[in-house]
Amino acid sequence: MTTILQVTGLTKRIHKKIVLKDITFSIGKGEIVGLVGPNGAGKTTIMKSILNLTPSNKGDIFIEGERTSYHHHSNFNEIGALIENPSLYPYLTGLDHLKMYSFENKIDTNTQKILDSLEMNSFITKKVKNYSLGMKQKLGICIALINNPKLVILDEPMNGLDPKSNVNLRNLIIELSKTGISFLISSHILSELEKLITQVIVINQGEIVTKTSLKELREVGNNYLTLKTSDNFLCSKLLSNAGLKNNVLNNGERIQALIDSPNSINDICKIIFKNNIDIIDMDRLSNDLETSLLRLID
Ligand SMILES: Nc1ncnc2c1ncn2[C@@H]1O[C@H](COP(=O)(O)OP(=O)(O)OP(=O)(O)O)[C@@H](O)[C@H]1O
Repeated sequence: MTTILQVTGLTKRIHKKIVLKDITFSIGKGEIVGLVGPNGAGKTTIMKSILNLTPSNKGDIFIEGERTSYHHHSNFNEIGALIENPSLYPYLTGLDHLKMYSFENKIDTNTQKILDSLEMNSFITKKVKNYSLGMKQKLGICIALINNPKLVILDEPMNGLDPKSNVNLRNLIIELSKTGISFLISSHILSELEKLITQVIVINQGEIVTKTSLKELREVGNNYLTLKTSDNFLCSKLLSNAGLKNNVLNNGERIQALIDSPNSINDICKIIFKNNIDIIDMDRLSNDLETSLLRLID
């Protein structure tokens, strides 16, 4: 896969505090990467550093293999970004903003598609001073996408968007990623983010905790099988004797057994069947993204 963004050893100190420590990651063509972590973890600082909006003390940023810096930024044309709140002019219309930010000073068919996808046509000719929070956010996203960038950096793009607009934005991002556009997106709304991203970077106190696929992140921590059998107490005892961790729940209603190896489910079933116990019901409980993330950060 072609690498669009490569960040290596990014380190930043503000006064005496280290806010980014040796941040290294890359984003491939068409990837949608989520940047998640608690407040103050360093997400916005990473995004601003990539865009050279804030200086770093160490590290390199490469866009399509070409190093970028304060003095070498011609490839910044390939990046679209929305960091924190969009900076907008209250007495200009949304359309004025789009023409101003467009390299060709016009609304082309791609921009019109974005306006349609985000349902912006009803307000785009109105002055920004009359916009709601969500309308301003949509305009900011549209500005980030307007010049057909190869990489789009979005800091909390779902801020202020209603549920329908969230779905519209998600569909648009997925559609654009299929055309080869890469995304780096931070968000605290993990339930939304997980419908979108292919990879996730977890950051805590300025350091990358992990970069992994969504599937692997969900598997962090514990995974349980819950069982209802013809004899839960006997079954639990047999599993414990075999070294398989489990508890009996709700006065003997169900057993919760830990799946901590690829063989766990097979081992549990073998013990049950070997001892002539019947399985009445069986269910697998996995962590949601939020629980996995909290475990990882803990
Ligand atoms: N201008 C600044 N002066 C001093 N400290 C700063 C400044 N900007 C950021 N920081 C510190 O850098 C750290 C990272 O901040 P950053 O805004 O990148 O976090 P974040 O992960 O984006 O947080 P949030 O989820 O709250 O937006 C924090 O400890 C913050 O206090």
